Amino acid sequence: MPKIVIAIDGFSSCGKSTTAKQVAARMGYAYIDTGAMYRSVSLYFLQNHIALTNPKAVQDALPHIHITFNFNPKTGRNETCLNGLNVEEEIRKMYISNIVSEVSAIPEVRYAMVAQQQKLGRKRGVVMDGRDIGTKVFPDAELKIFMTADPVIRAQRRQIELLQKGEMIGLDVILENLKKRDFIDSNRSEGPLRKAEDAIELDTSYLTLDEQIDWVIQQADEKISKLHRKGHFKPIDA
Ligand SMILES: Nc1ncnc2c1ncn2[C@@H]1O[C@H](COP(=O)(O)OP(=O)(O)OP(=O)(O)O)[C@@H](O)[C@H]1O
Ligand SMILES: Nc1ccn([C@@H]2O[C@H](COP(=O)(O)O)[C@@H](O)[C@H]2O)c(=O)n1
Repeated sequence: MPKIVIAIDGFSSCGKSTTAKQVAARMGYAYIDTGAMYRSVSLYFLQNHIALTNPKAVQDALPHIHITFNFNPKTGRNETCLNGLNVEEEIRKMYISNIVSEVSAIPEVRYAMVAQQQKLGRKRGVVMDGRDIGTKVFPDAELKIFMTADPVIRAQRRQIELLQKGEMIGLDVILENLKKRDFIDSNRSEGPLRKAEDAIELDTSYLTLDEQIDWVIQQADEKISKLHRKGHFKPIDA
């Protein structure tokens, strides 16, 4: 069966990555978490004392940052590695969330990450989630979803997740971080968070995880059938 690109963009903590991961697994597609890439760059900048206000330091650092997604047999998942070290847990911590939007707003950082993301999805058969996938990374994605959810519900979900990982953070602190990130992400000059004109909006506030996963898969199935009918896919042996 020919494969498509599924782009899932939207605000922070709407359920993009949890949904994208499951959709990819069920469809036999690759899953690319582009937020993890910006988080990894943030971790590298912190660890190496790269000043975000120093364009030369940022530019010089970028070629030294190698991000890969490696399969971890213990968890059964692909996990983010920064220069060969597994950083999957570290990059989800609050201190990274607090700086990642400033890092991802730097145009040079975006040019480097977008180029890598386009390479990762060039064979199609990917579900990619982020902020600019349907507008910048894959403007030709066959299926574009734009996720939203009530900010308080998003913060509550994130708080539960952090608690399960041993980080106890107040709801107001999390809510503030989500709002700040959404603001910076939506207002930067390069690759701002926007709903692509041809994206379908999905509000996950009152959906269960299974409902939102099933909904995306249904949209994908419909899109693939439609493309088939229109003859967009070449025969397998062509
Ligand atoms: N429908 C849902 N019901 C309950 N919890 C949900 C639902 N969707 C997602 N979650 C939970 O909300 C949290 C945030 O989800 P997720 O990390 O997928 O969001 P995201 O949009 O990828 O966020 P970010 O962009 O900030 O990485 C996770 O703990 C996830 O398990
Ligand atoms: N395509 C993307 C993806 C992410 N970002 C930035 O990274 C931050 C963290 O992303 P999460 O999905 O892990 O929360 C996010 O707030 C954005 O600043 C991006 O710019 N473009």
